[in-house]
Amino acid sequence: MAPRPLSESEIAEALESLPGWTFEDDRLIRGYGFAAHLPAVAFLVHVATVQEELAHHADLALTYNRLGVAVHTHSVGGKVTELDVTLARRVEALAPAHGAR
Ligand SMILES: C[C@H](O)[C@H](O)[C@H]1CNC2=NC(N)=NC(=O)C2=N1
Repeated sequence: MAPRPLSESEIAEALESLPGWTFEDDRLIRGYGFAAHLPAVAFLVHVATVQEELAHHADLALTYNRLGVAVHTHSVGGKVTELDVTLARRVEALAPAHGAR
């Protein structure tokens, strides 16, 4: 079934269990910090494998020891859907093992 854009209240409810994530500019967004560059790169690669598994891809912005993650769904005109919430949850679940903060 095609995804549908979530309502503002559905997004707010999803964010209650996604600490550190915000809703900005029609995207779910979070920035992660790492002790150094390579841990940030390793996290990026791990996120990329999950994105391939889900066939859903965030915009990833790597800057030395920081990774910015921003996700929305292109196929519904760039709105937030359940696919974005699922990806955010999967990314969030990976973060502790990578020493992300
Ligand atoms: C065919 C393929 O599944 C689609 O192009 C996927 C790929 N990754 C995607 N990622 C995101 N964020 N939004 C999409 O609509 C999307 N579409």
